[in-house]
Amino acid sequence: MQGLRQQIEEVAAAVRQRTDLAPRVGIILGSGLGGLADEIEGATAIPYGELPHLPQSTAVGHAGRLVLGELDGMPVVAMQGRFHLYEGRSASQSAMMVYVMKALGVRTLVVTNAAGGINPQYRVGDPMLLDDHINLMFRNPLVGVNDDELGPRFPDMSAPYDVRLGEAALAAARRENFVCHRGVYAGMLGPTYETRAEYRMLRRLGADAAGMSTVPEAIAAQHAALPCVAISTITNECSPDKLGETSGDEVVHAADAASGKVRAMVRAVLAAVG
Ligand SMILES: O=P(O)(O)O[C@H]1O[C@H](CO)[C@@H](O)[C@H]1O
Ligand SMILES: Nc1nc2[nH]cnc2c(=O)[nH]1
Repeated sequence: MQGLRQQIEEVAAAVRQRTDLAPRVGIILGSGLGGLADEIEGATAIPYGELPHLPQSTAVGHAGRLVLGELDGMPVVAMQGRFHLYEGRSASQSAMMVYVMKALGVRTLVVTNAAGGINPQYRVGDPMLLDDHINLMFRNPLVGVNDDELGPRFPDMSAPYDVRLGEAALAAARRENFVCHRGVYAGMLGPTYETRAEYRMLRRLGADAAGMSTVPEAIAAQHAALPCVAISTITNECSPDKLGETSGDEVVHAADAASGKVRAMVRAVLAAVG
């Protein structure tokens, strides 16, 4: 067995020692969105430090626990905190949990994040369903020897986000009467936010929002043939001509304040998974 697959199996085995639950949906909770895990019933929470091969989560607003239980009757596993490249993780490390979730039984992945709104129509607190992304991290979790058991050497990326499940998330926004955009996410290495010139460049490249996560996870999901839905919360407006200062605390606060909308969309995806 190759190194990565062995690590995946060892993490999954350690999780199975703590709970019998076989999750069907995996949820990655972004900055300020960890509260969704508190709604999981019959929860088993495992700090990442108690699992092999996992580093501590050091990012602001990321608790660093795996939470398994039921959400609206659906068995789920939620990552309350993720691993970002700017924390010093490799792209492969930042995506490994996607394969662990699949090994545990997950068949659908829901990814959430906090992002800066580059599209001038976007306002703080608006959710954005990812239609597509641009990988500007210049890192890819699949670099290295490919394990054909995990997925193909050259994964197709023509449609990384599941359209049917995305429609279900958008329908929740319509039902509950809040604005939800669909747009293109630019994945940046971070940890600096962008300069005015960089936000202007990103807009010209076709990005609607910018963040420092999600892309490695979505690539791994595509590699592993896991249907994936991703939802951003716009936490700061990035118009180059009237750019204000941004901080990590402000991002977490804005995502937390708007988290009810993302929770409604995630629940709609769970209902659509069936
Ligand atoms: O993408 P998530 O983890 O939600 O966090 C976003 O917020 C942090 C910056 O404030 C960065 O980590 C960025 O990626
Ligand atoms: N790169 C990036 N990440 C973010 N996360 C939250 N806001 C932002 C932003 O403006 N840029």
